Amino acid sequence: MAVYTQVSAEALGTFLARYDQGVLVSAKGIAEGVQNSNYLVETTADRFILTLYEEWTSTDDLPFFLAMLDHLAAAGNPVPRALPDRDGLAIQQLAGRSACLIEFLTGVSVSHPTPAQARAAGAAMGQLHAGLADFAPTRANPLGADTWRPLLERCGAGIDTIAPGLFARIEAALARVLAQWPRDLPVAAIHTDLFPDNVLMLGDRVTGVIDFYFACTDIRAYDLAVMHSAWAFDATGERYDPAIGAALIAGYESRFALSEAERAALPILAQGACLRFLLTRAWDWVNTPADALVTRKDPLAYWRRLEAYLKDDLFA
Ligand SMILES: Nc1ncnc2c1ncn2[C@@H]1O[C@H](COP(=O)(O)OP(=O)(O)O)[C@@H](O)[C@H]1O
Ligand SMILES: N[C@@H](CCOP(=O)(O)O)C(=O)O
Repeated sequence: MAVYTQVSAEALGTFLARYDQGVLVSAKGIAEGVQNSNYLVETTADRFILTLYEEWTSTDDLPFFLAMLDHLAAAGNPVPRALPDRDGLAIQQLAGRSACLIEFLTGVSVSHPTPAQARAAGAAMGQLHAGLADFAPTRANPLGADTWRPLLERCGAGIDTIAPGLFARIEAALARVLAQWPRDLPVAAIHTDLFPDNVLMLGDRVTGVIDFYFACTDIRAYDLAVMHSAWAFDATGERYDPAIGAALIAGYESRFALSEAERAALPILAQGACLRFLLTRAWDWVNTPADALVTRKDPLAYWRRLEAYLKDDLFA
């Protein structure tokens, strides 16, 4: 579920009156997502997404995210812009939260991508990176490589309730990955969470790239490594599909070239990506009651991916 904040019809009607976007017809909470509250809003003019930003998304970061979306949309990428009201304001206050009225994009996210869909999604990321080459604003990655060890320590021994000995295993993997972490690859504004649920598709065509709320400035090729780890395995992390992995990289390179150094770094970047998602999922696991409304994501699905990347070069 992802409706943490309830909005009354009256408050929503008053909110919409600030825009030239018609009059409220219906509003339904959207179950998908974990971070923010999202509603599908229909007016007499169109369909929109209403997002209310919860505690995980800092209001101070919204100008960065919205500028990135405007920049990408202007470069022809299928990303949703936050709409300005009659006074030109895109960031509003609603039901005690910062809120935006956002363009609705058609399409559905695929659970089991085909190679053709993976190729299109890889190309969509390549196009994002091309579009962001001249994007100047920056935002430090709050979940970058330097934060993983402190996050492991904050999780503490509780992590062993997920699997016996997991803390020590992660600690050893972390030491290996951080010792080899590349420090001289190109950095840029990147998405950092381009999982299948954040790509909308119609058939083999990408119609939307959404959920930029982890976007930040970090190693550009790390974004592709995150995507590879999310797309090329089944949900349990047990089975790697080489056809999907190859299609993602080929699609990406059809729009944006990887340097030799970036290509060579993909295995270690993918191991880092596994640690990042393993650690945030482990944190959520040990800090979210089992009966909470939010579904906890399985941390071990990322431990298994990490083992696969350690065992073989999946980018060869
Ligand atoms: N611009 C959009 N157009 C169409 N659907 C959207 C849009 N933004 C979000 N959604 C829908 O809302 C769901 C949750 O959005 P998301 O941004 O992933 O939430 P969260 O930030 O909470 O993870 C998505 O899975 C998608 O179904
Ligand atoms: N993709 C992350 C969690 C973030 O979820 P999202 O719905 O905001 O993409 C994970 O799978 O751990």
